[in-house]
Amino acid sequence: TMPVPPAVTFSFQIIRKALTEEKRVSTKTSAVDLVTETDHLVENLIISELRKRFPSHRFIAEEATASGAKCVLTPSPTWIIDPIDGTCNFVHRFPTVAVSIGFAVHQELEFGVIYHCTEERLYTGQRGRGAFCNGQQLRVSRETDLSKALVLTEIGPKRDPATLRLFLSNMERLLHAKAHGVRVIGSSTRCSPGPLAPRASGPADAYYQFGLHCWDLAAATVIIREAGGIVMDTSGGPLDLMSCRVVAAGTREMAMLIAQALQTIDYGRDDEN
Ligand SMILES: O=P(O)(O)O[C@H]1[C@H](O)[C@@H](O)[C@H](O)[C@H](O)[C@@H]1O
Ligand SMILES: [Mg+2]
Ligand SMILES: [Mg+2]
Repeated sequence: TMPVPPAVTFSFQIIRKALTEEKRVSTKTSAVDLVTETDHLVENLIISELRKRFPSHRFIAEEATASGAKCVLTPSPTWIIDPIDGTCNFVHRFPTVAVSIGFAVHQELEFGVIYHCTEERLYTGQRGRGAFCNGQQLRVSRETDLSKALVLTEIGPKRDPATLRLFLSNMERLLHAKAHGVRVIGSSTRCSPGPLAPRASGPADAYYQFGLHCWDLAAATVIIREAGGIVMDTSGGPLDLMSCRVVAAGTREMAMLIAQALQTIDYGRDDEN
């Protein structure tokens, strides 16, 4: 398994402690897109530690992007960081909060680390070397039948009537196809590697979302693929890390069934803001 730098494990402790304390909350792209001091603190800590070790590497990080940094993936070695995934959960002390760090070279994802703070689960995946949770090898669900699937999704930050209608009608389509259930648990990275890996935590068979970002996707994508799963665009084509949309599943059949059921919700692109 991959080594996790001390500053990163220190971040996990900071988040677990901050969970129980009073938080100062502000908003970003919408009234439901939340950020706290801990998001900034943890992001700065992780970046400064990694920058010390790898001075030539580049960084894409959620809160730096929110403060105006460019979000473009170049061929240079790049760390893609979500300091707290599930900030809304964090604010409400709902037990699903994660740190997500992905690493890409030549625009290809090389490895990913996700730590589920509340469950104390460390997920790692490295291209060609498998995916692990607390040292145990991960394997995704092999389910191909949507009518036997538990599906996860997230709402995304837009709440205008047209977006909400599309979101609800996508959910309705999956329920109409008799998916066993559709769950919204408040963290993109919690949705993907954990539940798709039945030996690690409560199993789900698939995940889809419009309105997430490259830092929600980077680490999870490596981990899911290395656990044998599929991560693709909602059109059924190849994943585009900057496209703000995704379908992930244990099998290609399942991912295609979901992609075919979905109507697109346009969230623009991470690299066009
Ligand atoms: O802003 P943070 O890092 O918390 O991440 C959120 C995702 O960005 C959303 O797409 C998603 O809908 C979830 O709200 C997820 O937690
Ligand atoms: Mg975040
Ligand atoms: Mg996130």
